Amino acid sequence: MKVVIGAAGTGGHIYPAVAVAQCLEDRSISASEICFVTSSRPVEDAIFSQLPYGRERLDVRGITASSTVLSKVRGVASLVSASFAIRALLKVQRPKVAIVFGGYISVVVALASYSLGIPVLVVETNSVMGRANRLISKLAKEIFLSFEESKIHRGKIDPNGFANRSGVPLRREIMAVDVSKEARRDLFSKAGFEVDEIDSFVVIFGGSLGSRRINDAIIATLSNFPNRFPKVGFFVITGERDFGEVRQELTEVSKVSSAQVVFENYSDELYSYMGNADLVISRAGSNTVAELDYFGVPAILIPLPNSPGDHQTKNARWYCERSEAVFVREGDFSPALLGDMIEKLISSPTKVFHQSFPNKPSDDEVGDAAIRIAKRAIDYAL
Ligand SMILES: CC(=O)N[C@H]1[C@@H](OP(=O)(O)OP(=O)(O)OC[C@H]2O[C@@H](n3ccc(=O)[nH]c3=O)[C@H](O)[C@@H]2O)O[C@H](CO)[C@@H](O)[C@@H]1O
Repeated sequence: MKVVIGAAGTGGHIYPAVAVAQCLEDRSISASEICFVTSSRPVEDAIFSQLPYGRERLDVRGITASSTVLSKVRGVASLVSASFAIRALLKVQRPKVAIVFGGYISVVVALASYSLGIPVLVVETNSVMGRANRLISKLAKEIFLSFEESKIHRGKIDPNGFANRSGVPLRREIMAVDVSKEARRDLFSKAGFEVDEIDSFVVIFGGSLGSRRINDAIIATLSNFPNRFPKVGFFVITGERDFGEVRQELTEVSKVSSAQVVFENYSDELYSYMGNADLVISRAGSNTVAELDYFGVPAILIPLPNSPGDHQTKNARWYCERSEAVFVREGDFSPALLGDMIEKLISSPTKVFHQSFPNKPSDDEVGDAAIRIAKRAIDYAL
């Protein structure tokens, strides 16, 4: 093992780490020399089933301010036991560098690495640094931030930070999405749409875990206004957790609505759908906004209320300031408002078609974030 990567829990932590791992692979580190340390959530299994890297699963429980005393004690005990397990592994494997992307697993990986003298690089993709990364940053050799707004830590920050638009590392497959008319047609047709009857595609998802509130909002909007969107295709990614509960409602909606409604629990190819959408409705996780920014897709963003430091609202503002996107607080939401917003954005005369988006960053600008981090990691690893 040459590089150990701590990234777990949600796609939001794992996908930017994958982007960096891909750049390591392009620069003389093989996939088998890269090991991810993760937890064991179903979304992680779904993501890693497609990836060539080594993976160690740790059983770590989260601790939140609202946890009971007993679950806090259990959480701390699981962190301590995971730290010993990962330290034992790293002692044998002796990676040359550790890269962590936030969350509890990152704390465990960073502490174990630091105690063995392995240099630790910290990557923060959100506009507000998370608690775990704030803690680890004290041990870090270098910290890579993604948004200028998060420049609150002094000293170890990558001096070339913010070289690109968001600085969130994006996977190479995102930059390879085909947005030609034919590709868009094939893509949505494969998803199950009768594409000849559709003028606009709306893609809806609630981050990598899904969002019940967003699922409910779209169900309510389409059932309250069944005839409003006759030429629109709605592609709803429900998230694994809520799929069982909402599939029945979505099936009913698809029968009564003049719109075409297709749904799935998770999509490995979501980035292709985002790139080819006329409108995206989603939460405002950092990767989601960076991907939207890359494609320049209009969006209705509904930030997760109470995200740490309210980072989702800040992520959403960042995107809204440079694009044709709006954000709505979850509490202000109603089916009528959502219906109006969808109608306005899909009928906008400047309805994007990607390349025509005036602020779209170049591939070099976007690719730069992952490359920058990988290059620094290689300086330590070789
Ligand atoms: C509830 C929660 O903890 N949210 C956090 C989590 O969000 P979350 O894990 O939802 O992360 P993001 O919104 O940043 O990214 C979601 C990623 O998953 C991909 N995707 C999603 C659904 C799907 O079916 N297929 C798929 O590939 C998207 O293309 C994107 O790459 O991490 C982000 C990055 O730290 C934070 O900003 C969020 O606040």
